[in-house]
Amino acid sequence: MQDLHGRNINYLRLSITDRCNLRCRYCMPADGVPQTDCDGILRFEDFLQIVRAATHLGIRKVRITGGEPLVRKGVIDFLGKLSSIPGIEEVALTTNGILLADNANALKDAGIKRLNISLDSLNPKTFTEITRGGSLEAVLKGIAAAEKAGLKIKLNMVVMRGVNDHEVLSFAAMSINNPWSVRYIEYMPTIQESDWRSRIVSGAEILTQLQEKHTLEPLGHSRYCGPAKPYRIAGAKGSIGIITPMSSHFCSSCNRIRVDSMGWAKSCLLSDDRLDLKPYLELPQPHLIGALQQVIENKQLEHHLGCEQDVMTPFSMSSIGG
Ligand SMILES: Nc1nc2c(ncn2[C@@H]2O[C@H](COP(=O)(O)OP(=O)(O)OP(=O)(O)O)[C@@H](O)[C@H]2O)c(=O)[nH]1
Ligand SMILES: C[S@@+](CC[C@H](N)C(=O)[O-])C[C@H]1O[C@@H](n2cnc3c(N)ncnc32)[C@H](O)[C@@H]1O
Ligand code: SF4
Ligand code: SF4
Repeated sequence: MQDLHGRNINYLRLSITDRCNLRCRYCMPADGVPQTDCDGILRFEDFLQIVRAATHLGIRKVRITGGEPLVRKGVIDFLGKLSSIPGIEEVALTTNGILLADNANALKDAGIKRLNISLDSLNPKTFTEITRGGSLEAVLKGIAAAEKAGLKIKLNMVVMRGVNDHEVLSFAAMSINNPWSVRYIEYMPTIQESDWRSRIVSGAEILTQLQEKHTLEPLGHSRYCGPAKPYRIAGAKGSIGIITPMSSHFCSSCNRIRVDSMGWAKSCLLSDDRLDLKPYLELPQPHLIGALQQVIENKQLEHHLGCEQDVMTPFSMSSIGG
């Protein structure tokens, strides 16, 4: 359905857990985030109920995220059920890749065709520093297993000045010989670190770096496409995308709403507005459809993160899933 600003909302992101096996510096504060006790977390059956209701409002694509979705027990079975809901045309997953090597085939069998994998450095030491302890080797094995299983791969790199911005070209090189989409993401100051302004590398700067070395061909947007501006290096097998939530936000073409692992529905990633769906799970389906409709209708026009009008409470992306 359309929101009050005429945007067609067809994409739902579900954060199925706030737990994670990494502690990325841009996502969580150093001392981590308080974890929800298990009683507060929606059951998989609740998520399925929400998705069934959302299809009545025109939701056609669902992305599963977290925390780290692959740490939640039973996720593969859940994905299989999700893929078979009438009206859902695409189910995708965003993962840090740590547990991917053991799960890639099962994900394919459960109906997943596309995976977005977070990867912020190709240097083992830098990778471990950014993720506060993660193993680059495990993620690279996961990517290889996903490729072997026939999954379509997008790599997400959050570019941070003085941390990994010198690796922009090494990441681009991966798109030349592999049929992957390598995406550069501007750092969003959601945890409001004191030095956040100096960390942001704008999409324009990234593009300049890329164009100094390569000829980039702009590509068209695909169906249910996300926020990335896509390009291809001339002759490459894969593509490149630049996601610019800070320097040039894409709110006017936003097509998504979100539900977190506690059942809070959010019409905008970067707003404090939210609606508790839990009470509606106890009622007949039209009530839940009505609640989701309200969420879509109340969707704000654009975000104010980092602007003078920014009044948003700091939060960890691991709770809502990015
Ligand atoms: N500001 C903003 N950032 C978003 C939004 N959706 C995704 N992002 C950011 O974009 C980056 C990539 O997100 P992904 O989970 O890979 O999903 P996506 O790129 O939207 O997904 P597809 O286009 O379906 O592949 C993450 O850093 C997200 O936080 C959005 O609606 N608003
Ligand atoms: C919150 S994670 C959840 C899924 C999974 N754990 C992962 O890392 O892919 C989803 C996406 O949000 C991105 N993200 C988290 N914090 C961010 C920030 N401050 N700015 C930009 N992107 C961020 C991550 O890089 C990742 O691609
Ligand atoms: S939720 Fe994703 S981005 Fe956040 S700490 Fe975990 S792996 Fe990193
Ligand atoms: S910030 Fe909000 S309105 Fe803008 S693209 Fe993201 S979710 Fe949509």
